[in-house]
Amino acid sequence: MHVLVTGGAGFIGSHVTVALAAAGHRVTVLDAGHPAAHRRPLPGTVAGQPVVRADVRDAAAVGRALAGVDAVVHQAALVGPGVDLDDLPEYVGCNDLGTAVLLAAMARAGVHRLVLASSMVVYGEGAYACPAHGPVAPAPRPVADLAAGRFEPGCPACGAPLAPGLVTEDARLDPRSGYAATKVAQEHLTAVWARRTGGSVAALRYHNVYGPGMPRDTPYSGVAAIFRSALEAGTAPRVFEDGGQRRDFVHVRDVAAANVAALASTARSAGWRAYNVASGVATTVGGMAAALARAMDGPEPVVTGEFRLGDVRHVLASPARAEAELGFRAAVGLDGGMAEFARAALRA
Ligand SMILES: O=c1ccn([C@@H]2O[C@H](COP(=O)(O)OP(=O)(O)O[C@H]3O[C@H](CO)[C@@H](O)[C@H](O)[C@H]3O)[C@@H](O)[C@H]2O)c(=O)[nH]1
Repeated sequence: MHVLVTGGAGFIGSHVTVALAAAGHRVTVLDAGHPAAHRRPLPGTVAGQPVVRADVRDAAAVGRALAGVDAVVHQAALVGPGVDLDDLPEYVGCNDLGTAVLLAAMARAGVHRLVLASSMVVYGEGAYACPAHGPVAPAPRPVADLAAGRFEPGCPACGAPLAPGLVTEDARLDPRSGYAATKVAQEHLTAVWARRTGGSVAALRYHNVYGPGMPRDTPYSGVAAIFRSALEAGTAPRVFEDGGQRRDFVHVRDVAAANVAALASTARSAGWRAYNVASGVATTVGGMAAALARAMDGPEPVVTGEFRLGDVRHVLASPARAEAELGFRAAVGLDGGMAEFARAALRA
C-alpha cells in the first residue's frame, strides 16, 4: 500500500515511517517541518522513503502529495505545553487548520483511510474513584492546593482522597491546555470526515512517548527529554510536585508498531475508533527520573515541589482495546527502554 505519513520526518513520524516501510508499505513522507520543533536539516529521504516538504495548511501541496496514495498516517502536529497563550494561534493553525486542509484534500482525492496521532491529553485528568461516590471526574486542582503541596485531586462531591484507575477510550474528554483542545478538535474533525466520506479513522491516543530521536529540552518537549537533557548536562532532573504523579511511558518503537496495526485495521471497517497507545504500566515521574538517572550514571533527581498550571496528576491507560482490536501490545519495558534512551541521540 502507498501511505502518506505527514510529519513523517519528526520524532515519532520517522519511527512510524521506518516501521511502515519494514512492513512492506511504500511510504511518502510529508515533512511539515515546524520551526518550533527545532529540527535539524533532514536528508531527502527518511528510511529510504521520499520526503516532500510542505506545510500541511498548503492545500495545493497536500493535494499533490496525495497523488496515488491509498491511506494517510497523520503525525504532523505542534506538540507540548508551549510557552504561553501567544502560541495558541499556531497550535490551532498547525493542528486543526492543517487537519482540516488534509481531510478536504483526502476527500477530493478519494483517499478514505486515516490513522490520526491523537494524545491522552484529550482526557485531562485520568480515571478516579471515590470510596463513597464511585467513579468521579475531578476538576482542575486549585492553585491554593498545589501551592500548599496538596497534589492529589479530591472528590468533587466530598473532597475525599481518590483512587486513580485506568482510563478507557470511552472516558469523557476534558482538555486542559490549548494543545489538548487542538487534539480534541482533530478527533472531532476526523469523525465528521469519516461520517461524510464513509471513510475509516483509527485515532491513536499516545500516552507519554519517549525514545531515540526525541527533541531536546524545548517548551514543546515531554518530560523524558527534559530529564535526559539535564542529565546529559551533568545536572539533576528537577521533578515537579512530589514526584508521585503517574504516567504511562511508552517507547516510540511500540508507538510505531501501533500505527502499523492501526493502518491495517482501517481496511476492516468504516467509521471512527479511538485507541489508547500505552505500555499498560504506571510509572511515577519521580520513578522515571530515577530510572533514567541510574541508566546515565547521573545525579539523583531533585523533587522541587514546583507545579505547572494545567498539569494533571495521574493518567494511566487501559491498553485493552488496542490489544483486543488491533493486536497491539507494547514490547519495550521501562528499564530497558530508559537504558537505550540514555545512550540514544536526541534531536537538536
Ligand atoms: O521538568 C519537568 C517537566 C515536567 N515534569 C512533570 O512531568 C509530568 C509530565 O510532564 P509532560 O511530559 O510535560 O506532560 P504530560 O501532560 O504528561 O504529557 C502530555 O502533555 C505534554 C504537554 O502538553 C505533551 O508534550 C506530551 O506529548 C503529552 O504526552 C508532569 O507532572 C510535569 O509536572 C517534571 O517533573 N519536571
